[in-house]
Amino acid sequence: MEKISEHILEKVIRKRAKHSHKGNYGRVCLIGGSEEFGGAIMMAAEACVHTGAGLVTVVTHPHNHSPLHARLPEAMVVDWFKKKRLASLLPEMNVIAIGPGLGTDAYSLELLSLTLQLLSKKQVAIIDGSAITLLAHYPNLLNLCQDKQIILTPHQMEWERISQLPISNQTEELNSQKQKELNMTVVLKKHGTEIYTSDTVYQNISGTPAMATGGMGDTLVGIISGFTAQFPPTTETLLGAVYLHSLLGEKIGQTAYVALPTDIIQQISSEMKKHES
Ligand SMILES: NC(=O)C1=CN([C@@H]2O[C@H](COP(=O)(O)OP(=O)(O)OC[C@H]3O[C@@H](n4cnc5c(N)ncnc54)[C@H](OP(=O)(O)O)[C@@H]3O)[C@@H](O)[C@H]2O)[C@@H](O)CC1
Ligand SMILES: Nc1ncnc2c1ncn2[C@@H]1O[C@H](COP(=O)(O)OP(=O)(O)O)[C@@H](O)[C@H]1O
Ligand SMILES: [Mg+2]
Repeated sequence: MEKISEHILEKVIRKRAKHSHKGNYGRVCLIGGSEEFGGAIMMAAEACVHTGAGLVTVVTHPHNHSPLHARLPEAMVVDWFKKKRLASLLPEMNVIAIGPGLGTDAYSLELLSLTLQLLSKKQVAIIDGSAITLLAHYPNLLNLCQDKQIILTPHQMEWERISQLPISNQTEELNSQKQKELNMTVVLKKHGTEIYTSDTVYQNISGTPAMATGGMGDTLVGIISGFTAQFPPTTETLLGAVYLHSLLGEKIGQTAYVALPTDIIQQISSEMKKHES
């Protein structure tokens, strides 16, 4: 297993060109946030905006529109019941993330299915949270994932659900085998998060138990989406996003008992500035 280099951020984060505009930094659509789990998609969206994605659209339950806009006027919001609007919106996107707070009811399943059907080979999708649980329960949906650029971000139980590997059996060898079967990049989240690609397995070197709090993975989705939207969609870019997330958790955890996702979000942009090259 290869450790992520502590110089990864200097490799990935580029100084912005003078004559660039928002269109150069990617269009991201984030889908999630049921009535119950609105906070999850808000944290993902805030993290994505603070990472620097050019245009961010959130597709969520209408219940979440006002709270989201009150916190984050930079994001656009679409009612997740408007499927025609969703179908016209998705093809315009560079990056689509689905799952934070999506829920697992019949309508969440419909949204996931529609999103995977519309996903093109040119776009990158990040599949997280409830969307992973749905994929595990409805494996036919995996047919819609074939030959597409997909990053799966399970915690250990979500990985158990989709890989059928009990947590105690989640060894490097078995995880790699399952990654190859699924043919998706897998970010297995835990202390020392592991990233499985088709040729190499990487391990994150930063992170702290101060990060063990609800919303931390949702925040990671926003950072990965923001990085993938504006930097080349490579493994290095993904490693940079994973590293930045836990580097910030670690920094906050030096003086705070718990590193809150919303505190991490506030630090993203200033930390990125220190590493641009
Ligand atoms: N503010 C919001 O709106 C928030 C909304 N959220 C949204 O909620 C949705 C459901 O996501 P979820 O992760 O909370 O629940 P689920 O998929 O059932 O997994 C939990 C089960 O797995 C087990 N477990 C074992 N190992 C584990 C590990 N390493 N890491 C974590 N769990 C581990 C664990 O074991 P236990 O804790 O019981 O020991 C438990 O039995 C999803 O859409 C998410 O985005 C959350 O982000 C929170 C903030
Ligand atoms: N003990 C720990 N050490 C380092 N990182 C941790 C620890 N516990 C949790 N994390 C990180 O927090 C995030 C948790 O993700 P997840 O369980 O999906 O959270 P949520 O769904 O509540 O947003 C992952 O990025 C994981 O690596
Ligand atoms: Mg999660």
